[in-house]
Amino acid sequence: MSADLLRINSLKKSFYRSPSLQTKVLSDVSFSMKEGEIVGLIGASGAGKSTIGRIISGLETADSGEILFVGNELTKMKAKVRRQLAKDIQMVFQDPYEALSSRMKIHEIVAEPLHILQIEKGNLEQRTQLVKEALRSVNLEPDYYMNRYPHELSGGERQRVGLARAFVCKPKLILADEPTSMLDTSLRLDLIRLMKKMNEQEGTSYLFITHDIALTRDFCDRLIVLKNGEIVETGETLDVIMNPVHPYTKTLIEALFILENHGG
Ligand SMILES: Nc1ncnc2c1ncn2[C@@H]1O[C@H](COP(=O)(O)OP(=O)(O)OP(=O)(O)O)[C@@H](O)[C@H]1O
Repeated sequence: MSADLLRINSLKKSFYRSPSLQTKVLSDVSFSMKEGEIVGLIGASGAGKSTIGRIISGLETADSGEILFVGNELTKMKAKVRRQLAKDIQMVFQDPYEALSSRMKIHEIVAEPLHILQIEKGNLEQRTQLVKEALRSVNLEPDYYMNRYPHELSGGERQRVGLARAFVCKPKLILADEPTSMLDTSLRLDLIRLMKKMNEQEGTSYLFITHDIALTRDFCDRLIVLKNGEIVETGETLDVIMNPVHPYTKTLIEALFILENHGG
């Protein structure tokens, strides 16, 4: 791990619930990630976790603040340059049913980022190779899966397709927004193992957005705890879990241990 991969400075965001009612969702969020680092962004529902992921990925715009990706300020960047960098930031969503187009075959879904980002344009053979490689990296045998449709796959397989789609351009950073929340426990761990494997093999970093702290324990290098749009605590994962400082973090951790002690 070395230079900053991502640096967020004073991110602020409000939404209008109605023309006259504005709600502050992110107050003044700043944090950074190193190359190769896996950071867990945790906090209760509504804390603003997904909004941060959506702003970094460009799906949402911030009211103010800076997003520096390998030193480039994303929000002020010209569309063309931002598109080039977009290859290096991919997103995996919570719901693979919604995220994958039902009318596209698996190979078309996985190849989509290559089309959008014009990678290996005109080189169909190379694109097919990249798609096969991405499918293999998530343990899906290309010959068996390439010509199927999402509805022919299980939930776990579909989420692995979502991951292959994110891996296909070999991004530096994956924003993973609750990617495991619709899977059962053993499939959750499978997905985490696959993500960890890409981290070890390719140096892929993750901003792992979750309220499942148990999953962060073996996966994340560091945790950022968000409450009502503000970072209340940050530190190495085990430090935060074993010695939480902020009362809010203590409550989150206590809830985790209560669940574990009751077999949840
Ligand atoms: N497009 C939007 N318009 C209006 N309000 C929004 C919009 N997107 C998010 N919000 C509000 O912003 C707040 C934070 O939402 P966000 O999805 O970032 O939270 P979260 O921490 O990811 O929660 P969860 O864990 O439930 O996904 C919520 O109160 C939500 O209702």
